Amino acid sequence: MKLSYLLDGVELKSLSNHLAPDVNIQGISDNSQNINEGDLFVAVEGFEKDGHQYIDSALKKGAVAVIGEQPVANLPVPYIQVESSRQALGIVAGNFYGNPSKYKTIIGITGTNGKTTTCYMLKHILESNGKSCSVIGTLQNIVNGERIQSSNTTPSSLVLHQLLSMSHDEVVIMEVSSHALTQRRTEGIEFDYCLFSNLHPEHLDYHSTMEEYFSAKLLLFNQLKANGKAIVNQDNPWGVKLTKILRSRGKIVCTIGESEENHLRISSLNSEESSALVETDNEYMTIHSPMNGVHNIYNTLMAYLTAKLIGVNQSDILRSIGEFKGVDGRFEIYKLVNGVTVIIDYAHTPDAISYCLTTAKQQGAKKITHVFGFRGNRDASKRTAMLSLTNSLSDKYILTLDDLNAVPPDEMIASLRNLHDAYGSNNGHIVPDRTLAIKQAIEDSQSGDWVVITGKGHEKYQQNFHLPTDSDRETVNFITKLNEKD
Ligand SMILES: CC(=O)N[C@H]1[C@@H](OP(=O)(O)OP(=O)(O)OC[C@H]2O[C@@H](n3ccc(=O)[nH]c3=O)[C@H](O)[C@@H]2O)O[C@H](CO)[C@@H](O)[C@@H]1O[C@H](C)C(=O)N[C@@H](C)C(=O)N[C@H](CCC(=O)O)C(=O)O
Ligand SMILES: Nc1ncnc2c1ncn2[C@@H]1O[C@H](COP(=O)(O)OP(=O)(O)OP(=O)(O)O)[C@@H](O)[C@H]1O
Repeated sequence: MKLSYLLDGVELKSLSNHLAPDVNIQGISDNSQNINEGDLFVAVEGFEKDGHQYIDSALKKGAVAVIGEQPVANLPVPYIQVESSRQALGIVAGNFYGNPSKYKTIIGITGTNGKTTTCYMLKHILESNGKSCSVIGTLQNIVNGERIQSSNTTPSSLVLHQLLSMSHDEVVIMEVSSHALTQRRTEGIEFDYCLFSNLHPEHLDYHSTMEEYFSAKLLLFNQLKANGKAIVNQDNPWGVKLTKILRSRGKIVCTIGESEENHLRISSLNSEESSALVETDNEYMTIHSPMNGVHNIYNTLMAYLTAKLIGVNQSDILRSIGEFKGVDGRFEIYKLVNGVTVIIDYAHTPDAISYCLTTAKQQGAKKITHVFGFRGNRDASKRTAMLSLTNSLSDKYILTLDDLNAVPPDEMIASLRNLHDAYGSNNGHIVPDRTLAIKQAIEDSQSGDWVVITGKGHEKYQQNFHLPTDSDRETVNFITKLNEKD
């Protein structure tokens, strides 16, 4: 493909004398290590490394053109200086793969919590009604029915455009993180529907304020197709703000929420039954969430409204929602033979923890033991709120290790101790080994009690613990079998 063709739409700052617009490009990479003969190298200034330092290495591997932000002289190949390498990468990748998003139904889901759950509910509804779906998100990517491991919630623009071009599915649903939006990983992608679930304090180590975090989320909605629709949960002040901004920009916005003006108006919520009485098109109906909890009712309503707008009829949506089997690591329920209920959930923000513990109470838990920890090297500002919430919503808590992310174990245990001393209570204690913490919580519980384990959800452990298990699910199964033998 000609370089001049790939550059269509890129904001150029300068072109080196060597620019031969006819140079043929075989492939594109922003990683010098992946460059092959005939490729275009895009030098990105990253958080860890500066891609401009690897231009020589890319040339040695056969790069025939380079895009970058810094002034670079005397390269033996065309050098294209641009305002933003990350933006240019998205545009050239889109051009290289034929801008596949133009020809598909593309759905982007953003928000602090609920992206994965809503994504899988919607996939299920659409597939049950004859529409094939690709999924790009935290758990994995699924394209043409094939599972591909994902390392980011939203992959780089290069990978995104490649996945979209590989997909023969009618619809692509992708989770879009705020990191991806500020890093322009979705550059060159046009969306038919953009969903906003909610916004709560999270990632404030990356975005320094909530306003900044919100502005990052807002970027997604600039990428709606001309007739594209925003679907916004308004039972959240940031959702109300988003709707106002989008409408002032002339966008089509469909909303859910409790107040009159919403398209899908929540008339009442039944938390014990995880259902909502809603009004839409002057008609009342009850929608049951297939997963427990008020938070999952909201996820269900977002999926419902999106499927409706896509054209699936109401009774088919309701039938398929009823058949949904749940999402790995999201309010996953284990009923043990001794009458104890264990929940594994990916909650790692205060609001998510609050929803989980409240749901356990509403579902009839006699006593709740909450097992959780904090991720190393991640937003520490939410830790006190997480601890205060467990203090008020659980009967007992056990602080334990979550992913250390290179923080020494002793340092994390000392942090747990400090937090426990400052904000904890007599109802809590620390068991650093996660598997032993879970074992203790289960063995100290009796019929009717619930053990709620949060933080890791579907994920594998990063470090080895005392029991020979690799995830919370394996640990629960291991302990259950152990206890059955006794
Ligand atoms: C901090 C951060 O977000 N980093 C992301 C960013 O990496 P980066 O561009 O800063 O990479 P870098 O290592 O500094 O390298 C800079 C450039 O030099 C190049 N290079 C480097 C070495 C070399 O030998 N040759 C070479 O060319 C690299 O290929 C790169 O182009 O761009 C990469 C490509 O898009 C991302 O994979 C990477 O995500 C890292 C792995 C990450 O963990 N990010 C997390 C924070 C994240 O994005 N999380 C969100 C979900 C958050 C949530 O909701 O929980 C997500 O979407 O996953
Ligand atoms: N709508 C919601 N509102 C608040 N909390 C929610 C909601 N949906 C799910 N949660 C909580 O957040 C956790 C993560 O849910 P989910 O994976 O669906 O969200 P996500 O946005 O994809 O999260 P992440 O970006 O961390 O992967 C759940 O395990 C649950 O505790």
